[in-house]
Amino acid sequence: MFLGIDLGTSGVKAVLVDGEQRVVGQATAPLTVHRPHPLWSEQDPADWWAATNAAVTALRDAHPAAMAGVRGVGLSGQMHGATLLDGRDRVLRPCILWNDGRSGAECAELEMLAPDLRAVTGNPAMPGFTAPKLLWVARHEPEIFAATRRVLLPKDWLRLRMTGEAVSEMSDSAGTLWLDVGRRAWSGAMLEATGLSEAHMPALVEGSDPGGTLLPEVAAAWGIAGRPVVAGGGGDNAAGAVGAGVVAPGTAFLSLGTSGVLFVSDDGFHPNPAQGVHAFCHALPGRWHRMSVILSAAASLTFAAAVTGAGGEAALLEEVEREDPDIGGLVFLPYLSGERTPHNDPQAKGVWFGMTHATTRAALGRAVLEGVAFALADGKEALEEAGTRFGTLRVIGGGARSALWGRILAAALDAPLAYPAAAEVGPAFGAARLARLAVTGEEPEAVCTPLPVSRVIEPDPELAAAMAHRRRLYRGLYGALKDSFAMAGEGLGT
Ligand SMILES: Nc1ncnc2c1ncn2[C@@H]1O[C@H](COP(=O)(O)OP(=O)(O)O)[C@@H](O)[C@H]1O
Ligand SMILES: O=C(CO)[C@@H](O)[C@H](O)COP(=O)(O)O
Repeated sequence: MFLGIDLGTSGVKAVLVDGEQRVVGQATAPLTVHRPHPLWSEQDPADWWAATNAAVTALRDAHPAAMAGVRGVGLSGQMHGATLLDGRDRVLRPCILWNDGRSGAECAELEMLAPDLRAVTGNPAMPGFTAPKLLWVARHEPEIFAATRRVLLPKDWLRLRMTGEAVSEMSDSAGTLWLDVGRRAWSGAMLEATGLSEAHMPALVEGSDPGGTLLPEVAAAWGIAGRPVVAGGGGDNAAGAVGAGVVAPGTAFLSLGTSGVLFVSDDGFHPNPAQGVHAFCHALPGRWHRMSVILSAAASLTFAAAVTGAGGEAALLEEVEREDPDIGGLVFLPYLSGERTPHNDPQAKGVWFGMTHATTRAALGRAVLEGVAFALADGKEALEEAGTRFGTLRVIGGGARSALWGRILAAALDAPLAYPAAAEVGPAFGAARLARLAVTGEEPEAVCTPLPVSRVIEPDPELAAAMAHRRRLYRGLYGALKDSFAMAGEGLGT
């Protein structure tokens, strides 16, 4: 039996997987994001630990015998977050998350301080990544920077709580801008550019290697009989890929979580940082991947459901489907947390454009579904311009629950969407697979097979034609509003 834990942005998911790769049980516990200032996005690591315990003990209570037999634990998590610890491993400030946009100025500075940044890390400096956050802390909270002895990614902080070991793995570490991504080792030059050294970094393992052993008191609290191995695991996208069986070169998935990701596996390190395409290590040895990332995918749906008083995401989706509104020239820009691919602009803002007296809540909701699809289509173009090709996309994440959204996405992306049977447990399931590999030493290809597909949505050319006018409007709006976005930021003192 293997336990996978995914520290998502909206909640912690825990899943128990048996030796036949069947999901025996799953549980989730919610998390909230704190935004105390414009552009800021933070969570308290203590809340991660409470949510992890809530999800795992719920699984323990529902499946005590299976839990007792857990042989390996795998970790997956939201990427890029900066968790700062002092010399006694105490948390110094709330974690600065992947969708925090405060470090725009520090990104420009970092590109100057480290001219080889793009060649070494395979990526441009973006505010979501970890290194510019540390420069921001050095400039704005110097006493916290001076006290910092260790920097951990979110899931690696959970590992420290679970094993007492400071360990990370390649896929998540690739998103720090401190890793030499081609060599799969820390870059002394990149660390130095942010005033850090390798002493601040955890030890590195591959995602499918052992990365520690569960502490006896944690195993006891979780109802686990032995002391299972904790695998390296992966950033949530790489772990999601392992879960969905996206490991062979050219295979791809679409993740509809808080963020939205198009992820394509690669057998080599092929960086092309133009237009915000990310090139990172995969969670399996000797593999890499490219991805485009938008910062507010299902987060835009959550936002729209809340501000329109729809009564939740499912209720809004049902209303859009029932009313099937003709939305004319109504367009939504999903830049609620700024944007990465292709604009790399933390100052970009969310916009509903083209409202009239005829605009209804269902129309606003429909525009959100389309706007997120258009943003992902921009990401697909950026990937294609970087030379990345893919066919069918497997779909994972909370947004995979909506077939209506799937039809819109397939049309906008002009790609078939295949829904794995266990789409919603993607990264947690992948983490459980990595735990299995760490325990058994099996070949990754034997374990990381594609899950059975429950349905395929083909692109509908009529729907694409019906959206073509709004897609053109969408493409023009960012350029037209770019300067105004920056001015709006100045007005907010950011
Ligand atoms: N019925 C639904 N249909 C589509 N999306 C949904 C539905 N219910 C919730 N969601 C979306 O699922 C998202 C959470 O997905 P998840 O993959 O768990 O995200 P994360 O890993 O970022 O925590 C929420 O942002 C929410 O908008
Ligand atoms: O920043 C990225 C990838 O670069 C995000 O994909 C985060 O890893 C958060 O993922 P979700 O919570 O949306 O799954």
